[in-house]
Amino acid sequence: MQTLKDGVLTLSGSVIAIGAFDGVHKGHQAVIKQAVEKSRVDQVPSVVYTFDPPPRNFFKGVQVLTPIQEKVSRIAKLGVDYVIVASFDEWYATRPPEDFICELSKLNPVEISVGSDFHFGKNRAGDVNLLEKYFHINITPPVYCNGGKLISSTRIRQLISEGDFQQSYSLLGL
Ligand SMILES: Cc1cc2nc3c(=O)[nH]c(=O)nc-3n(C[C@H](O)[C@H](O)[C@H](O)COP(=O)(O)O)c2cc1C
Ligand SMILES: Nc1ncnc2c1ncn2[C@@H]1O[C@H](COP(=O)(O)OP(=O)(O)OP(=O)(O)O)[C@@H](O)[C@H]1O
Repeated sequence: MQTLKDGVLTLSGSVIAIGAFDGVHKGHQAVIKQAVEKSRVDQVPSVVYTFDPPPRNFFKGVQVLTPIQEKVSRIAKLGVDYVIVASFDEWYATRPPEDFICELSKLNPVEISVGSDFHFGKNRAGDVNLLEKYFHINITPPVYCNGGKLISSTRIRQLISEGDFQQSYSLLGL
C-alpha cells in the first residue's frame, strides 16, 4: 500500500472511501471493505482519503483513538492500494466543498463509499446529496453493535472513559 501525505495523486480510475476513520472501527471497516470489493470488481485501485488529525480532534480536542501510523497500518490490513492523508489544519478546514470535489475528480472515481452522515468542506457545508451531483456514491448501511447501538468513534471514546475496554475492543474489531 502506498501512503501519500498531502500528495497530489492522479489516477485514471479508482474507488474511494472517505472519512476521519479514527479507530478504524467495524463501521469504518465496512465503508472501506465496500470500496475495496468494488475496486476489485472494476479492476481499479482502491483509495482511502483520510485526515490527520481527525477533524473532531482539531475542532473539539477529543481523544485520538488511533495515531496516524496505527490508523494507516489498520487500513493497510483491509487490502487498500493507496491512502491519502490530508493534514487537517486551519487552512485546510476553510476549503469550500467544491474545492474538495475538484481534488477528488483527479482520482477519477468510478464510485465513492461513505456513510449517510458524511459531510465535508468549510462549516461541513457539503453532504452526500452534493457529492452525488458529481460522482456515483455508494452509501454503506449503518453497522450496529450487538446491543443495537450505532458504532462510532464517539461511542468508543465514551466506553474507554467508562473503563469498558472489552466492549471498546470489540467495536474496534480487535
Ligand atoms: C475540505 C474540508 C473542509 C472541512 N472543514 C470543516 C469545518 O469547517 N468544520 C468542521 O466541523 N469540519 C470540517 N471538515 C471535516 C468534515 O466535517 C468531516 O469530519 C470530514 O469530511 C470527514 O468525514 P467524517 O467525519 O464523516 O469522517 C472539513 C472537511 C473537508 C474535506
Ligand atoms: N457504524 C457505522 N456504520 C456505517 N458507516 C459508518 C459507521 N460509523 C461511521 N461510518 C461512516 O464512516 C465514515 C467515517 O466516519 P467518521 O470517521 O466520522 O466516524 P464516526 O465513528 O461517526 O466518528 P465520530 O463519532 O467521531 O463522529 C463516514 O462516511 C461515516 O458515515
